[in-house]
Amino acid sequence: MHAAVIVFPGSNCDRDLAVALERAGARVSMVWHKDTEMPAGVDFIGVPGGFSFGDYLRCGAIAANSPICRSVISHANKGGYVFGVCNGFQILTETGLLPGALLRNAALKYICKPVGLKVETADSIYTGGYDKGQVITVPIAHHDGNYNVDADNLARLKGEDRVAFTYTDNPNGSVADIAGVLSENRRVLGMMPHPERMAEALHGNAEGAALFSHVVEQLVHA
Ligand SMILES: NC(=O)CC[C@H](N)C(=O)O
Repeated sequence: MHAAVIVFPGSNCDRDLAVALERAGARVSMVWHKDTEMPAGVDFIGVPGGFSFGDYLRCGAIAANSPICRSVISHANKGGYVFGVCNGFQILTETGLLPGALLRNAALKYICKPVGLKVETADSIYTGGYDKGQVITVPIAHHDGNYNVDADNLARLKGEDRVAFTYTDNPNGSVADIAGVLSENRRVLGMMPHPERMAEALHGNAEGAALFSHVVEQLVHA
């Protein structure tokens, strides 16, 4: 399984995401945002966390217009897998690949701490390594993690079982406690918490690792 991890100026979780994927068994290519094409044979794209372009304009808005994002969008539109973490989630909403927007945290402060995450669906390559209803602990680190979506899209997300994770104790004001959502075809996931930062014993727990190992397992056998 060959994964690409996109690097923007200001990305700071690109190496963490690459290491988590590699430890799960993926081959990883780092791809600079000014590139226009994915390396040949990429079956999975990771859009990492960080502060792309200094979070100017809106978090993710400038990155979403980087040359590489045309290729990310066409990969997704062809049915490819795309995974955005934190700033990556913000970028994916800015590209329109995922509905909604990430607003300033309700308390207007940057929050960096481990949070409880409930797995709302096990029906995706990302969440299939967990049980529906399972609670895992994964850190957040953001100032714009307050997920917002209009009532119609919220009803669709819920009706189509596309809420991947919710917070057990909502830290940022997100509507319906939402921490991560899936695209209509369930192949694009965006989530604010960082599973790549809870993926081995040295991190404190390894509860994020099952996400990466399930992705790799599923794509190797696809
Ligand atoms: N860790 C991150 O990716 C942070 C995302 C973004 N810079 C924010 O603070 O909201």
